[in-house]
Amino acid sequence: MDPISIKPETLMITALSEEGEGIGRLDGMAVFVPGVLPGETVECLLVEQKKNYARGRLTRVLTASPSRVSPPCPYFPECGGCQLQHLDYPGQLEAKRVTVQDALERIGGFKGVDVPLTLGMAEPFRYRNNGQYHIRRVNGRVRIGFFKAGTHEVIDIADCLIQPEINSRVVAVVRDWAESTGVSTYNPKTQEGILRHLMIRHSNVTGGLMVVLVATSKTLQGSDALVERLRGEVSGIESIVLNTNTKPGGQVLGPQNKVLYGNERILGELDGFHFGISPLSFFQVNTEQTRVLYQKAVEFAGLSGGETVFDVYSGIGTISLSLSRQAQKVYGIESVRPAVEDAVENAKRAGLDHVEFIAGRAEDVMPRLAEQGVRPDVVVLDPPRKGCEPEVLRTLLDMKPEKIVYVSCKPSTLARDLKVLCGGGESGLEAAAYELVAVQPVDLFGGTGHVETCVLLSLVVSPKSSGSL
Ligand SMILES: C[S@@+](CC[C@H](N)C(=O)[O-])C[C@H]1O[C@@H](n2cnc3c(N)ncnc32)[C@H](O)[C@@H]1O
Repeated sequence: MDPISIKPETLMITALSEEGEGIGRLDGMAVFVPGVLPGETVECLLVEQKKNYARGRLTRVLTASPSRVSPPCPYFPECGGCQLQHLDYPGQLEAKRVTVQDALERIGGFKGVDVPLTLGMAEPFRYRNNGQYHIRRVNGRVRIGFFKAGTHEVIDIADCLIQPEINSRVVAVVRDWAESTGVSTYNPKTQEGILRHLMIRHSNVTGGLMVVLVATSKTLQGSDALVERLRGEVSGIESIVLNTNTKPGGQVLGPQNKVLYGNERILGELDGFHFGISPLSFFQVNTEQTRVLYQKAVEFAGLSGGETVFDVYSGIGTISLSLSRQAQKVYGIESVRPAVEDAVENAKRAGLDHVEFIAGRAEDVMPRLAEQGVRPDVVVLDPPRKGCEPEVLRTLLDMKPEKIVYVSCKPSTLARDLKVLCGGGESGLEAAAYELVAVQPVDLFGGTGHVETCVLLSLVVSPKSSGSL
């Protein structure tokens, strides 16, 4: 973006946004600046001015944070994948803690909430079990990589430090094959071209790889040769799939898979359970830290064996199965039908018959269950970034489970939803039903601004004293 100011502005950076940008203030107005850190004084040029906020581009760091480091990744900050490679790891964990605390205080109205330090990983590199790369031909050369920050321009990436090293081998083979065959690559503007994305997933059970080529076509000319090359040049390939995505827009995967080699699924393990992972399955990208996150969720749920539990937004049933060890009955609720089919299969593989999965949108399924008189003792929520639909929160306030465990990947929507559940605002819903008991941020995305948070809410209005029951 071109600057809209000529004179650099001096800013004191006081916080990080949940997208990992620094926040400073200019005459009271928030200015978001990438590549800067809390505690720093910087100079920046304004590049965008809105009614309530502005964006700046760093021109000079005047006073550097003691936590600033030389970024280990050569693509930083050009690549938009990571936002915090210039911050040491203890600094990242503290910054994420502050982001959660700030959202809970500012948006949720939880003044003075005690948020402990983010639980971090032993080594914040090479942790991803799922890499999704964009493919574009630019000036005749094929680029496979990630978007340049703030754009849809693809940067060719030889090796990404948060992906397993072997991914670079797969990327090199696919790039070389695409160059030599001359296969066209997808142009989002004209919606023409064939090859769109490359996805690489890893099994933590076998150590094997699934390679998914995403194209606009149902067949890929020359794919036999690519399969042969991948199998010959990369060790551990268990599955190669062609996924067809004809829809315009940013969604990586389409609905249709064609297996080119091996199985359509690889195996993942969490908490002693095995999960079949297909190209379309949601599976947290950082397996080791997912263990930490789910352990926290199970600990917060505090089950004793006799409870009915809802796992809302259940994906392929990962949290449901962990909860099932200490519950009488678990209902998983998930809108993506293939994920539900996988979840059913996963429960069957584990020999569990007290776990039931229901396909449908939580905002439709939960009121239906309430009407049928099903009342959970504990509800675990793990929604996508946009948080819960109001109907889900309304139904929870009606059902009044003793505990709600909220697992969130976006602090601002978490804080918004907790405010409704704890009755702190103008929601128009029932007054204070829940209180915030515990919060724990967990880092699943080192080097980036993202953070997961696990929260425990406890019912303060007893179900018997409520007029609605
Ligand atoms: C953050 S993922 C969590 C998945 C699972 N709990 C896990 O940890 O693997 C959110 C899940 O919510 C599902 N989802 C999105 N909108 C939904 C809705 N309205 N009702 C039910 N599920 C939904 C997505 O398909 C996705 O599987």
